[in-house]
Amino acid sequence: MSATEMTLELEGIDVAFERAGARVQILDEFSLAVDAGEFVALAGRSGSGKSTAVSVAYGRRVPDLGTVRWGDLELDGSEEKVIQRIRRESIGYASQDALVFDDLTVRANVRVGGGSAERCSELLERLGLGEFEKMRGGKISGGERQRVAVARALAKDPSLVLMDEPTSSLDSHAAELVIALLREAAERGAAVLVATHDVLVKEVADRVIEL
Ligand SMILES: Nc1ncnc2c1ncn2[C@@H]1O[C@H](COP(=O)(O)OP(=O)(O)OP(=O)(O)O)[C@@H](O)[C@H]1O
Repeated sequence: MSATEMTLELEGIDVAFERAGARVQILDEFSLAVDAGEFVALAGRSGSGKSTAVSVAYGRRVPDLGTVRWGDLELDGSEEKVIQRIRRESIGYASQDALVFDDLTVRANVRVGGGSAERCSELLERLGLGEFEKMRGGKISGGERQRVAVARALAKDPSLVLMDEPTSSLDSHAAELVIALLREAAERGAAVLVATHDVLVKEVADRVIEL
């Protein structure tokens, strides 16, 4: 199985949290498969569990029950080193908080995700960040930070793309730039899963799953 033919599968996922002394079931036997080449949007009201599902897919949150598979590999938390290698090599992840290192330049912030210098330059240009590349991460705006996090996630051309609200701080023009890159990632064979409220993302996705 080549990296570009792998499917992401979440099967029978349960996640519950404590709230005000009570246990609240956020994901209840949730299942989802994203094939290579497919762009899936995960939608649903605020608090419905979209971020939680993306974190589970990334192996960052271990579910109470259920399995996460990426190709033949089960991301069950028991082989942390293997999971870390898979993440480094083949998963492009951007969390909702758009992590940016304040002391690194915009360019260095993208390079830490891997990928070639050329691809980094291309992504910076395409996301409208070319003029910011030498600026420190601490000096850029919220929308620019979000695009930096997207560029970092995509720079190594990952075979699995996981993003949580990648357009939430962007105007429609900047959102379209991000969406075009997500679409392209799917077209070159990546499995793409994006948690979103954005109607523009939902319109372009191959499938929308409501939580
Ligand atoms: N670590 C945690 N401890 C307790 N409750 C949590 C934790 N993480 C998430 N929750 C709760 O689980 C629910 C789902 O959260 P999640 O962030 O997955 O929702 P979401 O659909 O992504 O929401 P939004 O659209 O507002 O980002 C929320 O009610 C949230 O408060």
